[in-house]
Amino acid sequence: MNKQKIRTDMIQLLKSYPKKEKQREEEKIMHTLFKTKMWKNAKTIAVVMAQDFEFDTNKIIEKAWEEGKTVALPRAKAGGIMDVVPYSKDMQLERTSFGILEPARTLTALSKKEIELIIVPGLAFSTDGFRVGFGGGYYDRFLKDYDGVTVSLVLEKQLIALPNPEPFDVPLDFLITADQIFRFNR
Ligand SMILES: Nc1nc2c(c(=O)[nH]1)N(C=O)[C@@H](CNc1ccc(C(=O)N[C@@H](CCC(=O)O)C(=O)O)cc1)CN2
Ligand SMILES: Nc1ncnc2c1ncn2[C@@H]1O[C@H](COP(=O)(O)OP(=O)(O)OP(=O)(O)O)[C@@H](O)[C@H]1O
Repeated sequence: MNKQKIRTDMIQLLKSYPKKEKQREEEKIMHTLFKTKMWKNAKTIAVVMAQDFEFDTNKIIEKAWEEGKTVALPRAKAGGIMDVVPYSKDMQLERTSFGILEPARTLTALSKKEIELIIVPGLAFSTDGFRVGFGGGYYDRFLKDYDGVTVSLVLEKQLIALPNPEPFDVPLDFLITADQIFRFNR
């Protein structure tokens, strides 16, 4: 299956995922995440504000704040480039034309070096740590020279066989599903 077909099929599938089942898996995955060293050690984490059908990150953000971590959200820019901006409780986010909530353009971004853990979004994932996202190439570009840890939170149905990775695809360090953690040693 080509990537475009994977994207449209997976968006469909996620939109029809039973809410209860999605929440049940998300709870288990978050429970696992919060027990990991990567989570405990990270003082600054990057995560997205999810669209309805994506992994609901609200509890992750709340938990990070509770634990005194800095939460950073991506801001997509022209040319498939993004940066990440610290996000605090009282901050007003802006909805992009793509429908995602992002920090305002006027705010100052963090340096990549300051982010210790990135929770990487995606539509489909493979058991060797590759992913397919919305096709903007934002994360591939961002992760190319990123030295911290990356993890994706994956619902059972999102774990599928993917076409061979392309040269620009950056694999993840970890995947967490409702019943296991995949660690990729590279
Ligand atoms: N919640 C969430 N936020 C996220 C991401 C994500 O996957 N989920 N991203 C993950 O990367 C970045 C934004 N990704 C985007 C990907 C595509 C387009 C976009 O405009 N797509 C066009 C078609 C582009 C094309 O065909 O090349 C469109 O659909 O209209 C926008 C943002 C950062 N924020
Ligand atoms: N490091 C890079 N340098 C230049 N172009 C890149 C790079 N990484 C990705 N691209 C371009 O971005 C496009 C989208 O990449 P890809 O299909 O892997 O996106 P994706 O991982 O699904 O999306 P996202 O990262 O936004 O979730 C590709 O056509 C590719 O040419």
